[in-house]
Amino acid sequence: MHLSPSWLVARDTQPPSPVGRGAERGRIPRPQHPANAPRAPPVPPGPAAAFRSRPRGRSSPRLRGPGRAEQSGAGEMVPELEKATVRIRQPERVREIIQSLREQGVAKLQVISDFDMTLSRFGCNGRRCPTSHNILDTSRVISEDGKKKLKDLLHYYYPIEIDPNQTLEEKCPLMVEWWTKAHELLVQQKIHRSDIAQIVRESEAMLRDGFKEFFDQLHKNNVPLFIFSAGVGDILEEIIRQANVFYSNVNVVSNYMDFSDDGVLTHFKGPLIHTYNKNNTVLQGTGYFQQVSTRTSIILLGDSMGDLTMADGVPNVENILKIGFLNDKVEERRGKYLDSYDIVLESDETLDVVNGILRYILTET
Ligand SMILES: Nc1ccn([C@@H]2O[C@H](COP(=O)(O)O)[C@@H](O)[C@H]2O)c(=O)n1
Repeated sequence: MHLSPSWLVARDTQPPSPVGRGAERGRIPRPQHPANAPRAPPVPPGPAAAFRSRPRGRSSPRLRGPGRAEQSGAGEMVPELEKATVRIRQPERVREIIQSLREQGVAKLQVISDFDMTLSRFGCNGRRCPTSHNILDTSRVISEDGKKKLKDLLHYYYPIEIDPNQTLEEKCPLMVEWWTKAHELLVQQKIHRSDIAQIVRESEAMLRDGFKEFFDQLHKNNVPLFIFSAGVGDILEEIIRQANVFYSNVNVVSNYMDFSDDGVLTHFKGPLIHTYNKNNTVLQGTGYFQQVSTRTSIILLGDSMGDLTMADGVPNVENILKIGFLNDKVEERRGKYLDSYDIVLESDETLDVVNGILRYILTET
């Protein structure tokens, strides 16, 4: 499948042959992380766990409705929904959506997912894992001065990105500022296209536990996976390729680098995608959602409020299940996530719940 413009990478070939250290790569915990990003919070025994351990039938004061997957029957359909990391505001609604997704069948299903901190891990052993930008920013091809400036940008803008008290209108221009400044700094570094595979190989990049089952299930069932990322497309593609899961059903829209004839980074191709413009405005001309327009059942995976608009361009949506990874500032952001995502996964570094739901939906009745 070929899609334009060029920053949308469509693949219609067979799975590529193994690159780098092979398929187990994304599962290897690598505790040392060069990025100076803030530490990940330890996985809490947390409110979610406390909620889970309440006796059957008693509702959580934080949740409207019955509040437990098991009460709605959702836990029986998908046992992973009983995990301590799972929070659901409307369990009955979730059960109904999952049931509909199954009834509609595999031919109608598509998955739309963010990449950084959604398919990739947020933390490991109490340390932050890098985003696709971080991988490049902290790599050996960046000068010490460049690294410092990129780190300063991260420390200034990341708290704004995740601040639950600032509006999208306030955040958007600042995100454009962050991405633009970071990309300008990267361009100054004369990064070579041929360095990318090695940069990724030497990085702390980690896909979430269970990634292989996730990619394999979708591939085996010919379910399109659309990765919509504000990260660096060339890097995230390489991560997926080195994990041996860049299958023919995977399509990516992201910020791609452009190189001169001799392979040196000259600029990033437009339109610029940041956390809060992941919607149809940056997909114009790709035709992707038109090509999969018969797929009216959607599973959306994200980790930010910006990811909620990723499916806005899909025509005739019949069922959509929104699953949100709440990785950082859990207490402060829980309310908004529960209002917006059907299922919230708190400090959960796995794809267990997603895989459980897929298994249920993809099982023939
Ligand atoms: N210079 C930058 C810019 C952004 N980031 C982070 O990358 C994430 C990419 O967005 P997704 O849509 O793929 O989630 C975003 O959350 C930013 O925090 C960065 O690390 N460096």
